[in-house]
Amino acid sequence: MVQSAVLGFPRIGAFRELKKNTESYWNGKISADQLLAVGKDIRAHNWKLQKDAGVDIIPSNDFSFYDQVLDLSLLFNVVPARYTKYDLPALDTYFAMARGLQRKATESSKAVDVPALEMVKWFDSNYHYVRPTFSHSTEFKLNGSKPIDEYLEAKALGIETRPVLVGPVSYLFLGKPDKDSLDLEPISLLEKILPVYIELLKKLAAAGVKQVQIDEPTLVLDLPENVKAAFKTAYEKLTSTEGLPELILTTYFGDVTPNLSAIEGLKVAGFHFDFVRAPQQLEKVVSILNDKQTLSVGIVDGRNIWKNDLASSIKFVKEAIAKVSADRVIVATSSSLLHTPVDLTNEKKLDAEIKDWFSFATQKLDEVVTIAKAVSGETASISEKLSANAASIKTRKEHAITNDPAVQKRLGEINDALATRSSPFPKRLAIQKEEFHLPLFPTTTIGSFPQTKDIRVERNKFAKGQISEEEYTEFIKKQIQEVVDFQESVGLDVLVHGEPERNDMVQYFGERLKGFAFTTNGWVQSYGTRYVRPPIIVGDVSRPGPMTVKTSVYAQSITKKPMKGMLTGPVTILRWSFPRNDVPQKTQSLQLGLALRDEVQDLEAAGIHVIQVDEPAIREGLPLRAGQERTDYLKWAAESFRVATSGVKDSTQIHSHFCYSDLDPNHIKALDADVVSIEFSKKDDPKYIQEFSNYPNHIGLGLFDIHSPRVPSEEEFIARIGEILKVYPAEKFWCNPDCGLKTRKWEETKASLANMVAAAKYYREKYATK
Ligand SMILES: CN1c2c(nc(N)[nH]c2=O)NC[C@@H]1CNc1ccc(C(=O)N[C@@H](CCC(=O)N[C@@H](CCC(=O)N[C@@H](CCC(=O)O)C(=O)O)C(=O)O)C(=O)O)cc1
Ligand SMILES: N[C@@H](CCS)C(=O)O
Ligand SMILES: [Zn+2]
Repeated sequence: MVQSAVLGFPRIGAFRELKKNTESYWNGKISADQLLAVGKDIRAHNWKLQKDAGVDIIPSNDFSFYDQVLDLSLLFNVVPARYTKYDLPALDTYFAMARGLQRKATESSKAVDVPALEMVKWFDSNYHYVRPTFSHSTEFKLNGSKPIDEYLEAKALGIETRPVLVGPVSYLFLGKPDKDSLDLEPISLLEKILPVYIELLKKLAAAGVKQVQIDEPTLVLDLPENVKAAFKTAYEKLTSTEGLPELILTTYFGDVTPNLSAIEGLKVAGFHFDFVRAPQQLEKVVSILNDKQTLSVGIVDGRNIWKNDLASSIKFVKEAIAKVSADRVIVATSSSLLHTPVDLTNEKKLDAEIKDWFSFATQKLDEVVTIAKAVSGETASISEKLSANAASIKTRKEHAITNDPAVQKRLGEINDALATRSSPFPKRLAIQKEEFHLPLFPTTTIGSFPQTKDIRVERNKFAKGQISEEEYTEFIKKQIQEVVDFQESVGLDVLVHGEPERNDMVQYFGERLKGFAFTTNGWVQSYGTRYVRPPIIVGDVSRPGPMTVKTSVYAQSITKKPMKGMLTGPVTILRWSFPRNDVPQKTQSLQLGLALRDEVQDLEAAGIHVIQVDEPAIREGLPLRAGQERTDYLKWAAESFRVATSGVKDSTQIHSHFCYSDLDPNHIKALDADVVSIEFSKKDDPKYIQEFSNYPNHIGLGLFDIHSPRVPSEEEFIARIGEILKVYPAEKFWCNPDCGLKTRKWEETKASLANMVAAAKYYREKYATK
């Protein structure tokens, strides 16, 4: 019998139980023990769900209160001294690393003031991990027992699990040196970290663990030679040490074959490969297996919500079986299911026909089990499922929504002229200087202001029909007025309306564009306690009517300062939605570009002369490896943005914004935005600042971390700007936060922005006298 396996299950709870309770803990409303109990309940629920679905290999240690990479940092004592010096309880040190901590002294405790660690994209997904930060003084040691505890917890429930660990090479490679150790290359720490992995694996074995899923997703990246070599060093040690569990070396999100030599010959018990992303790698990866090693076939998509085409998956797994043998093949999810919503059955508002095309994490459990049964010859028990699945796949292929001739005609008419601004940047800049008369070091924000409980409750009432559209619109206008008043009073130069009308910067547009479906409970973790409900692109996309014009026009009408129109860009809408898998991403992105072009032009015509089109996902969409696919992506991603933004006059200033990735300035040049703002406050390496100093257009390097409640002082802003100005030309420099302020409270927002504006004024005066 071929076994089924799941690589990880969403840990947020079907109704966001983890978010609600973690935030309650942060707000002092529940105790640490109560929060820990919630975690325990979620884990038990998830394990039982998988057991009941008939999954053979169920993961443990896939749960996390914030992030699985951060869990490992705490477990291995990769905790910079600035977090340990306060002697906080372990859970609070953990959250301080994740989101910073600023607390006044009380009678019983001393003051705490520590910023968060850096947070970055997890490969090409919208999940973010907390970057391990190493220094010369890092002393690896086992600092806890989370994986062992969670394994035993499942065992006590009668459920045998396979613990998941991020492997040593990926863990180090995904990290960075701390600011006091910039010469340190994390991979050089391999020999030091391996004994701790061995100690942990021994303890897992002692607890009864037979096999561990060891994740090495960096194998799908272009790797330097020393990192490639590290796999042999690491796994020869981990497979030759007595008394350790078997290891399944697990890769996902791409093709491993360019790095095959790095893992060939390793004596692990087996390998997992992502055949949803890279089916073409089958032949080559099979060639490195010895005659005992297992092949875990990732065939149920952990990154999208489309119902699995069971017939085609069964065919694929049978090919794998023909190359290996049934007893050595496992049918698995392609990656962890963390990136998919929890349960489709909680969606009551989706059109029934379209809903039938989807499969969320819970439904995917049944898919792996069904494929495993089918390839084991158990066809009788599943024949009805197979025919229903085939019917659903066929209906989707033939549905009218997937083909809109008007959209396709317009797509065919895109040409270079349509996607190019009338004049080059220097000419536009001169015209815009006359238009806006902005000071040196202009200050602005990225768009959103605090999404308060009041706003969410009011939107919820409106969605449920408890208040009228007029009442909701009045409420939103009042919010905008407050945001504008504040920005004027604090002295910001280019204002925003604050985005109070938006549930999310992507979902909001998905809900207003034709060709999308959206969910009620389809939450997916983006980072920590922040989740998103990615809309689903089900067909050709177009804009039935203006989406933001009334709001922006209102906001501009109440101030004399320039008001930025605020849109989400085509690539970001695509990447943060669940895209179609029946047409290329390029097609979907250009369709979105056209829809947004109409919006940009309507905004301009309505008197909005600064328009920001956010593209924070542009870097994460970059194919993970260099090559033709990457070159093509950069071309169509930039083209989509330019299709959206090039239809305006030279005097209209186009802004864009990027965050949470290691951005290469060369990748954004082709967008030809007049001003870009990027998340930057955690970038300590002067080399990185240098790279951006050559960026030709204007740029705001983010000056404070918006994920942290911590408020930087005016002096801190002055010092940071001073550092940047050592290498960065003042005339291009905008002052802004790292990203939108929606997750912050008002008091933090007001204080941080006041300090930022004061620092900008300090430099304005300093430079005026130069
Ligand atoms: C900028 N980022 C974004 C990313 N991806 C996106 N799709 N959007 C982004 O903004 N990726 C990179 C970065 C960082 N990532 C995130 C992701 C998510 C958030 C965030 O703040 N999420 C909110 C949820 C936002 C939302 O959809 N809100 C809705 C529903 C609110 C709600 O919970 N309503 C309650 C009722 C009201 C109440 O009682 O409170 C309910 O339904 O029960 C809305 O506002 O209408 C989050 O809280 O997780 C930030 C950055
Ligand atoms: N305009 C958005 C961009 C986030 S990436 C915001 O401010 O929230
Ligand atoms: Zn951002």
